[in-house]
Parts: sequence; structure tokens; C-alpha cells
Amino acid sequence: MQGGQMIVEENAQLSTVLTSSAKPSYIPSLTKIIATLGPKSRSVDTIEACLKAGMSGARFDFSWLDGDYHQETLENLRIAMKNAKKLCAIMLDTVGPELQVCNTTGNPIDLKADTHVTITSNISKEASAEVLPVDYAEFPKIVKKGDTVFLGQHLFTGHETSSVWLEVLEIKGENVICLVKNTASLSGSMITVCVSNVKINLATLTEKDKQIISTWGVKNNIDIISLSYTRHVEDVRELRAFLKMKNLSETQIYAKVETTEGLRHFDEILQEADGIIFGRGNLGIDLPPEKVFLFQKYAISKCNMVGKPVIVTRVVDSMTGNLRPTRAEATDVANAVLDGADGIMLGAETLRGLYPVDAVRTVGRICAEAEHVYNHTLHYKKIVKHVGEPMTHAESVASSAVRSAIKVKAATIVVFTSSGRAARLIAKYRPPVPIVAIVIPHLRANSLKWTFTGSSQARQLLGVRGIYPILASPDVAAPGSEESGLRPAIDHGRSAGFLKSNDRIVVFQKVGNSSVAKIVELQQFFI
Ligand SMILES: Nc1ncnc2c1ncn2[C@@H]1O[C@H](COP(=O)(O)OP(=O)(O)OP(=O)(O)O)[C@@H](O)[C@H]1O
Ligand SMILES: CC(=O)C(=O)O
Ligand SMILES: [K+]
Ligand SMILES: [Mg+2]
Repeated sequence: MQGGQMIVEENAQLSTVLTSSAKPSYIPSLTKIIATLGPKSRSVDTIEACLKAGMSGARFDFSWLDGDYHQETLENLRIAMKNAKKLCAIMLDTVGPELQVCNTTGNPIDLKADTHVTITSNISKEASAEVLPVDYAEFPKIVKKGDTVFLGQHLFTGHETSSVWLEVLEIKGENVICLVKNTASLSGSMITVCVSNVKINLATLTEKDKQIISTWGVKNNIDIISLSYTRHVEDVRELRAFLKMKNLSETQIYAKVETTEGLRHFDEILQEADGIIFGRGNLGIDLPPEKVFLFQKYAISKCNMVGKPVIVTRVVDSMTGNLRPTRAEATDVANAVLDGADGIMLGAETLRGLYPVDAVRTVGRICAEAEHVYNHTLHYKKIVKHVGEPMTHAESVASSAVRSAIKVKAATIVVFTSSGRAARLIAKYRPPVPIVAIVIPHLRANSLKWTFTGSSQARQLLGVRGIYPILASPDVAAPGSEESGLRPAIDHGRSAGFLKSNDRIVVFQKVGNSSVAKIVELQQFFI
């Protein structure tokens, strides 16, 4: 896969292991961190602290709770963004064809290892340690003797006490009799059911999802939808058509690939989606453990080649209850960065974990260390080879801009963009420095009113490794001089502390139909 070439820079020195990590800065890591917001991470203070620690996207998982609950959290996020002066992408995660235990009372269910429990499709039964009603009538038909069933809240490892694994012993009509393999206490009203490699005959975009998108999604003009359990390219197309109908055509679709069915159709899904979420939680159940890394490397590499963002999930499970990750988890985060991931997604760690801010900060620090030794040159060469010749003008100038930034040791690359495309093109070539994207708003009319584009496009760029968007004020759209357009980026970089007077930057912009890259010495701006 790497053809014997090193995925870390050859000059990565042993001494860097012993020097202390970079001080906290405005840019904690180039890799993006998307945190799921929920009970333990929804106060303004906590969200603000997460933003400062490096959270660049917030995931609202509709498998949990309802629109009103998420609305309150979102209002708090908006206040936190203002306080912290940081943008954050807003991601709606669909429920999809997910099976759940109907625990209407919400009482904890204590299951003991080596006892029996019956999963039933009869939802009139009340959940208890003896009977677990599941919201899918076909359940007894899709499982067979010997299958493994996992139950839990975002974690189903089957070795901690909040999730359980069961072995199917016998199927009798609507009842599936199972052996409990580990002692656990299942709490709350949301308990997900997961069985490996079963075909669930439910739509990927469910009626409930459509209703959530039509209400909560439209109201909040959400930036990204994470399409849970994407299995076919048609799933993405169907959602795209639905979004268009709801006047949400700018909303991006990240296909969450988390089943073997999705894996089989990965290449087509990637063509239609705006990004990929590599959902290792579910995939870790569908695939044998020894295969997960292989698909991770394949999927990330494919996304890198076409310049689409890829986000990896389930990295520091143990931080749900602990202040420190395990050694294996910490190493796994670094390896995801070295594989080429754009972002890391936190689930239970921030949603219901005890240390949401620490989880964000710790993951950010690990990512930053891995980025320091990331073999940018090798990545660059692979992309150039993949794109081939002749390149489009924009692609050729964008890749040259990245080269120039390395050669002149530029502090950042500044790119003017309106759709975000130009910034993504630069990011595809993975410069080792941040990309400051100045997003130029455009006036646009719909049947009711005139509005400016830009805010969604800016926040969406927060899903891509290395991009730091700044939303320009609309008057920048009619630049007096070229330099006037650069001013906001430089002022921002200066106040945030990543630009100094003796730095140089590379600027990528479109003038008419031509793409231009130029090198600018900053001294002139600092007089
Ligand atoms: N120096 C500058 N100062 C202010 N605005 C600039 C400057 N250079 C370019 N721009 C503006 O930036 C915007 C770049 O947007 P453009 O639509 O060309 O890029 P994009 O959205 O990334 O790519 P695409 O056209 O492929 O969607 C244009 O509106 C352009 O006028
Ligand atoms: C996040 C998610 O859905 C998964 O990892 O499976
Ligand atoms: K979900
Ligand atoms: Mg999942």
C-alpha cells in the first residue's frame, strides 16, 4: 500500500519524542475534531471550552432525544461560538435503519452473565432483565442461532458495563432467546441493537429522518448531514433530491459507511457524497476485528485521492469514563492521521462521557504530533500521480501554490473562495501549514428574499484537514484593491498569533477565469 515508502517523514527525529509538545495555540491541530453534543456537553461553558480545545464540528445525533432538546443545545452552541469567536460546523446525524430496545420507562436494565434474556418483536411488552422489546417486527427473521447481538449506548464493545453482547440460542416465533455473555447495566431510553451482517429491510433515509430534516434541518439551515448506514449510492442520491426539495441544496452529505454493504459499494458512494464518515462503531461489528484497519486505509486513501474529507469515529472510547486514553487508543488516533484522515469524530466520549473537553483536547494534541511527522511530500506526490496530466488550470496552480508554500517556508496559504471549492483543492495537496480560506459572500435570491451565501460554505470547510475559514464581509466581494481583500486574513492571523511581521504567505485566488498563486511578504502589512 505504501510501497515501502515511509508514512512518517524520514527526518522525524527521536529527539522530538522527548521534547514537550507544542504550546496550546489558536490552531490546536490541522485535523478536525467533530464532537457529538449531548447531556454532558450542552452547556454554553462546556461547548465554549470544547471550541477552544479544538472542536470544529458539532454532531447532533437524532438517535438520541428530540428536536427540542437538540435545539436548546444548538442555541447554546451559537452563544458559545460568539463567546469563543470560533466557527463550528453543524452536523445532523440521521437515525437511519437503526434498531432500538423500547425501554419506555427508561429504568436501568441489569443483565447478568450466563443468564438468558429474550429479545421480542412484541413491543407491547415492557423492557426488563428477562424481556427486551425491539422496534423491528422482522427481528426474529433476520437473526439465526449462533449470531452475536450487541446492545448499548454508542459503545458496544461488550467488555465494559454499559453494553452487552448476547449469543442467539433459539428463535421461537416473535421471541429470540439469547445467552448473556457479560454483566452490564443498560441505562436510558436509547439502547441501540446491533447484529453483524444482517440485512435490515428499512430505508436508509427513514420517515422519521425526513421529518427531522424538514423541521429541525430546515429551521437551522444545517451545514452537513451525516447519512447513517449509507449502503448504496442511491441512498445519497435520494437524500440529495430530498434536500433540494426542502430548499437545502447547499447542505453537504457525508455518507456514513458503517456496514459491509456500504463497504461493497464504497467507490460509488464516494463519487456522490461530499464526504465520508468511516463509522468504526458499527463496522467493527460487521467486520472481523483484523479487517477494520485494512478498510480504513483503503477508504481514507480513496477519499484523499479525490480530495473529499474523511472522518474516523470511535477513537477514545475509554475516555468516556477516564481522563486518559489507553496507549492503544492514543496510537490509533495518530495512525488515523498518518493514514490521511481529515477529522476525528467523538461520540460517547463527549455526548455522555465524564470528560468531554479533555477528550477533545487530548485527541487534538495527538493529531498535532502526528501532523508534525506526516509525510506531506509523499502525499503530494501520490495526488499528483493520481490526477495525472493534463491537469486543469486550477488544479495545476493549486498544487503549485502548495509547493511554493513549502519551498519559501510560508506561514500559511490564503485562498479566496466562494463555494469553498478552491480551498478544498488546496487542501487536497495537504500543505503542512494552515490554509486560511476567505469566504466571499454572494448575493442570492430565492422566491421570498435576498440573502448572502457564505456562512454555510465557511462552516462546511471545517470538515477538511488544514482549512481555517473566515467569512468575509460582503463589501470585500467588490475589492477596491487586491490587498484590501487580504487584510482580514492577515489581521486575523496576527491577532490569533499564527502570523508575524517577518512571515510570508502564499495567496491563491481566481482573477476572472484564471487561477493565480503569488507569494506575499507580510512586512508591508505591518507598518
Ligand atoms: N484579493 C481579493 N480580494 C477580494 N476578493 C477576491 C480577491 N481575489 C479573489 N476574490 C474573490 O474571491 C471569490 C472567489 O470565488 P470563486 O467563485 O472564484 O471561487 P470558488 O468558489 O472557490 O470556486 P468555483 O468558482 O470553482 O466555485 C471571487 O468572488 C473573487 O472575486
Ligand atoms: C459514529 C457511528 O455511527 C459509528 O461509529 O458507527
Ligand atoms: K445516528
Ligand atoms: Mg454507527
